[in-house]
Amino acid sequence: MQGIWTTERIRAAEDRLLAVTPDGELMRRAAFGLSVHAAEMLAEHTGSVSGRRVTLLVGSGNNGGDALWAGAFLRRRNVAVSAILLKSERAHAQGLAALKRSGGKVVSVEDGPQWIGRADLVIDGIVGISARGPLRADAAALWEHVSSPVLAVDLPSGVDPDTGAVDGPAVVADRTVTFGALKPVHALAPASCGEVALVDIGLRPELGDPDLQRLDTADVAAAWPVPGPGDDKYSQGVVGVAAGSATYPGAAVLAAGAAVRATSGLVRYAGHAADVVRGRWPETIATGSVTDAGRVQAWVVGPGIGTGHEGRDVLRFVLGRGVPVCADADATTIIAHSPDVLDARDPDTPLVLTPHAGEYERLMGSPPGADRVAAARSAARKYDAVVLLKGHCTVVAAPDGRALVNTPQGSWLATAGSGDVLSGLVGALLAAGLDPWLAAGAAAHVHSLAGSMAADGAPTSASGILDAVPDAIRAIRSHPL
Ligand SMILES: NC(=O)C1=CN([C@@H]2O[C@H](COP(=O)(O)OP(=O)(O)OC[C@H]3O[C@@H](n4cnc5c(N)ncnc54)[C@H](O)[C@@H]3O)[C@@H](O)[C@H]2O)[C@H](O)CC1
Ligand SMILES: [K+]
Repeated sequence: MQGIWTTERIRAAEDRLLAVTPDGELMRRAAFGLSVHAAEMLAEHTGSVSGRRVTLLVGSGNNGGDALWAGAFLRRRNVAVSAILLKSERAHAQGLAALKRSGGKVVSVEDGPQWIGRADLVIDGIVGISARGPLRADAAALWEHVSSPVLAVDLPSGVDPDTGAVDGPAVVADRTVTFGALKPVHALAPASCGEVALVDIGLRPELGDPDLQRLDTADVAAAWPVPGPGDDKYSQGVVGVAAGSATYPGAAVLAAGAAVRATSGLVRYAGHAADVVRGRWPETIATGSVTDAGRVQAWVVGPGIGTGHEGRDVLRFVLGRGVPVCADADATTIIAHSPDVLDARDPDTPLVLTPHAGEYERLMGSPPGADRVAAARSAARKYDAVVLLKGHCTVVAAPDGRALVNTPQGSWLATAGSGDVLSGLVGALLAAGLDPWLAAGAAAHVHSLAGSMAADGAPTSASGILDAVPDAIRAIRSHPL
């Protein structure tokens, strides 16, 4: 797993490291790594490095210092470097001196637009982990002239470093080079960061346990259940799917299908769409009601069951079975409106809730807000459940405080029925015995990869995502560990 630390933790660790490192050494390490990426981008986008033009947008703190020192290093490769100082009187003195010594130019903010216009690469050294809010007016005015590739120093300026929220003018980078450790913005704002590269400046020993995690492919590959010689259809875990209705069988077909495709375990379907599900997935054991569905190791409940009495009875029954439950869609709404259904749940049995923002608001009485990690953690505590908060980036929080972020590949999942597929994947992994927090994270990871594979650059559908699940699992399992 990739550790992610908040800016407060990063700053504390940097202070500890600065205390035992020669003055300026950390910054030069960061800046040298930054200059290597800048040269790589110049070569990538223009075919050469020497003679190319780089413009630095320089803020008043150490983020600007990184950019100035990187400019000095680029000068050694005969790159023409010009620096626009947003607050010339507060620019990082040593960095500015280093740039001038190397032959770099300092240009006025007024002349900035023309130096930006002719740049082969713009380096965003406006603000880093001290950022508060969107770009200020002077920086925003310059940003409007940028049309070249952009390299962000530490993080794209104007994006909240700890939540990834963008609520005003902000840099959109092709690549972000960060130092020491990932910050939440790098997982929560992929569209703003572009490709994220991490430069080691020796910070890791000072950091301690991360505040957040991001599953990497190796984690998902290791977690995903695969049958062994001693397995049979039961040993992989039997998952029950209580979804859909005679009027709306689609959710049942999608959720049951996802469970069928996720693992080799047996899938039992229970509900009024039994004939349709059986017809589409003959390998399932489909019955008309949860009460005669037989034994399972986990339940998926909610998609298309309706929020009336019958839906409530189905949910109450499932919650009372003493096995992990993934409650999605209508089940989330029922829990929000009739929390007494949770009385049926044995407190020790894991519950996974998978709300989108609207369902979250029903559960919690207010929308998730800018800090979606804090929001997911708050719901996890309130319901003593793993909460998978859907969004462009999915956040999964556990009642014990663990939280992970799944950085999606595109926005292809925003299509009807996509959530039904996700809930089937979660249920299958719960039935296989995975830790519920890991099961939700791994399911979100595969769901997101299946979405981008199914889309392959064009809009897709829940059925397309479902069909791509096996290829997504193959891709993850074939990834070099
Ligand atoms: N500590 C080190 O030696 C290392 C630091 N690194 C780099 O340092 C920055 C953090 O630098 P800091 O001096 O704390 O502040 P910033 O440069 O992030 O901010 C400067 C300044 O910007 C103003 N500001 C705040 N919000 C905005 C905004 N939205 N728009 C414009 N300007 C804004 C405010 O006045 C701030 O004080 C860190 O990110 C690294 O790049 C290296 O990591 C290596 C070692
Ligand atoms: K920046």
